[in-house]
Amino acid sequence: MDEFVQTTLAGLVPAQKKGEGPGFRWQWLEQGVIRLTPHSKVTRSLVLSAGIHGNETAPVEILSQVLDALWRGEIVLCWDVLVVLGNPLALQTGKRYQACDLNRMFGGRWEAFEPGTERARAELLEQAVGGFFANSPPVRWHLDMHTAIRGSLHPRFGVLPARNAAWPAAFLQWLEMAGLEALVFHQTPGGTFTHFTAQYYDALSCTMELGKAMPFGQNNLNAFSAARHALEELLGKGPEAVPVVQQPVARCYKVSQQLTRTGEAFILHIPDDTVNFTPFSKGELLAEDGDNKQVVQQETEYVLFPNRLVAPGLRAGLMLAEIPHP
Ligand SMILES: O=C(O)CCC(=O)N[C@@H](CCC(=O)O)C(=O)O
Ligand SMILES: [Zn+2]
Repeated sequence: MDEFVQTTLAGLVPAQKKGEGPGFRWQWLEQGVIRLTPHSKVTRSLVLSAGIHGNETAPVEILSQVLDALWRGEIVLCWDVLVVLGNPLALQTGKRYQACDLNRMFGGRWEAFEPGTERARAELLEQAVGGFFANSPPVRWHLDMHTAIRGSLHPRFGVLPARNAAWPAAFLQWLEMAGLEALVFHQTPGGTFTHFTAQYYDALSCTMELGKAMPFGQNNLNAFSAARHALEELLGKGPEAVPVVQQPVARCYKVSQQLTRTGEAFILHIPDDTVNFTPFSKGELLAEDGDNKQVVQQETEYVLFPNRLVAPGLRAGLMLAEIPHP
């Protein structure tokens, strides 16, 4: 495991806070935040994040492998990169979060939360990203790597924040090259890290769901090799490295409705063993809270991230409608 990830997981501050790698200089900015700037002039900035949820370990291991390859000089970096390990304390304890879900707090939503680990972290990460984008090249990408709690009919997929403009084909093609079999398009803003970078910095952002969440040491990293390979190609060659796909293959969905845990009386009628992208038919009861009932509205809707254990006011699942590839 590379030194930055190791130090972060151990909760240590490195003795050396800046230095030189092969073809780039690096600077440790905060616990879990490091910037890599190529010596040559570049036109692109990338926020590459993992570990926003502390139990999602495979993305941290992938990131570590990519950093190792950079430090060995196997990749000639062509992006200004901010590497972020989102929630170091939660990673140390192997929990999704310590007090509250960090990925619901961005865009200033942290202000409404009680002081605690994640509230402080959301504020710090917003500042770190703001500082980076204020002072880095104008083409902006953000790839935020996660793994899902449940199994999935599409094992690897991307979740893209709401965006007014069309998504550039090169971005979507890179996501497919990274092995994502489905792309889910949010329709309204939210408190995720990718929504934050998209909304405030016009970044091309994606939450990449790369498999099922497992503890450190139990990930079959072969299953993640497409994502790692695509990242290494991207960092060394840029989006131009993506082979042009004549016929995109990813299935595409938009969020049709959100299931929100309204209060203590909220009941989610989706069994705990339901996998992501399971279809439901028009009229089926999904959730209820007293007189307020939520049913499937379209002929078929597909469930994503059902979770009855979220805090009141937060999303307990998304329902999706399939759409043509943009
Ligand atoms: O499997 C689950 O229920 C959650 C996996 C996860 O952490 N997903 C992200 C998606 C963020 C987005 O909507 O872009 C999350 O829930 O924060
Ligand atoms: Zn996650």
